[in-house]
Amino acid sequence: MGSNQAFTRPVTVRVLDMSASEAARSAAVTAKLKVRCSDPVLYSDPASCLDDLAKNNTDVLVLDLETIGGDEALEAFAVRCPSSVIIAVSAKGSVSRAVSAMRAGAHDFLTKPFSLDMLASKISFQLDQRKPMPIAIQAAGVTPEQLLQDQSDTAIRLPRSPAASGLEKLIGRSSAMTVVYDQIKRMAPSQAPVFITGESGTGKELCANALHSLSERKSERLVTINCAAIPRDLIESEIFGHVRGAFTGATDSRAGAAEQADGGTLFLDEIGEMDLLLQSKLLRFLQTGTFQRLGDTATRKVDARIICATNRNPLSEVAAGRFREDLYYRLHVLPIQLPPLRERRDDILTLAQTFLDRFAAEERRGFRGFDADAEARLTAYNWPGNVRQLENTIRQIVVMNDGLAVTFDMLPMLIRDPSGRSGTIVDLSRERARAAAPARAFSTIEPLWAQEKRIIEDALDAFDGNIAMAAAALEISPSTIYRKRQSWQERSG
Ligand SMILES: Nc1ncnc2c1ncn2[C@@H]1O[C@H](COP(=O)(O)OP(=O)(O)OP(=O)(O)O)[C@@H](O)[C@H]1O
Repeated sequence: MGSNQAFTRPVTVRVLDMSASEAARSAAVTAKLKVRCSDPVLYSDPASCLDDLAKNNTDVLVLDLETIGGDEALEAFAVRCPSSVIIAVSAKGSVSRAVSAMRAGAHDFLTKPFSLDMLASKISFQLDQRKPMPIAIQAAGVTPEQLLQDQSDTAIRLPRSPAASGLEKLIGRSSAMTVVYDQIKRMAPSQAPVFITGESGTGKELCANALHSLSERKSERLVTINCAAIPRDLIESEIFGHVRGAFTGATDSRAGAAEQADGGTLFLDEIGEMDLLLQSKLLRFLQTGTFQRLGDTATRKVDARIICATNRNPLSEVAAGRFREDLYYRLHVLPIQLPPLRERRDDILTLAQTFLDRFAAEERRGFRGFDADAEARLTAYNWPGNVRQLENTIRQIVVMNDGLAVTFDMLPMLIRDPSGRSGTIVDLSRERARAAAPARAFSTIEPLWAQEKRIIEDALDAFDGNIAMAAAALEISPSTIYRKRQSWQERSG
């Protein structure tokens, strides 16, 4: 659905440029837009433009960076018209200029001289993104009428059939998540890398999906590589592909994720797990856009937008020498930090209700909601495994019980017991007894790795193989489990 159907009244375009002829030229873009526009408003001085932005409705703002004194000054304009499309233009274009303008609040950037068609296409793309709130938010109790009221100042109305915006899978209206939605919308159209950080289960993959779905690359592929889940010696071939005979078992040539993502997006999940040698190959790829398949001499070039994610603190990883500093700065251009669920408790019941509705329908149970005690406990619990843990908990409750309301007694012991450890996976008394045992023959002592393996496998059994839940209960990261598993395989193989 095009933007022409999304607006009920003429679109207001404002152009700020100290050169009157340049301003008039940019303003002529209104003739090229598919939406109905009122007469564009032109400014040559920042003060009068700022004044108007604060008092009047603005749908599109085209700003010349030299006129406002640089990209840092842009923020003052962006905060006055938070729901407008802002296109920054400048005679001094560079990638870093574009990135810093977008960080300061612009949605896109153009280097002068630009064609009116290009400006029109950027504005139209952004107007098309001005879609209503995610469906999930509607499910959380906001009526279409309220939405219409809330958005009346931007004259946006619900499209007749709400198109998937990529954000609809992200649930939660807390202020912390609203900031994230806004960042996603602003960053999606850019070509610069996005670096997502956040604890396990906070929705980093959903966020990457939303960035791709809202970008111009959405008709091409989003290819995901989980660097923690793939054995180290296979990651390079998974990312860059290989030719026949490159290693034992390489019976055919194969394109890697980078090639498959040509024209689209390459999502490198758990990038903190990538080893240093491969990091340097990735850096070369980012610098040149070129790479070689494993075992190949031919150089290939692709155009893939990079999104990466980690649940580690990337700067600590750099300080510890586990992550290349130059790669970090190359990737950490547009950062998104996903808040843990315990820091946005307002979202817990909305998420829980959504999962309850979904699983009750799937499992054919009659659940409609939660009683007050269950709600209080769900809200107070710390959710170390974040949204994934909440989702799995609700599924477990739905499968194991039936009724109209979820009661306190139906909550798993781990959630009901504030100490969080009773009846859990690791039998501490057994571990202590083992430690206190009298001296024994060397060969009777179970090696540490075997003890770890047993404890981790116990935890995985307790959560039906769910790595995130097991990791949360063991208070380690899921990637530690992946790594340990890999080292056990290496021992046995
Ligand atoms: N805001 C949210 N709304 C709805 N579902 C969510 C949200 N955040 C996460 N989830 C759900 O929680 C689960 C975990 O999400 P996701 O895989 O995106 O997290 P992650 O941060 O990438 O985790 P990890 O670091 O372990 O890979 C998924 O099933 C996802 O659908």
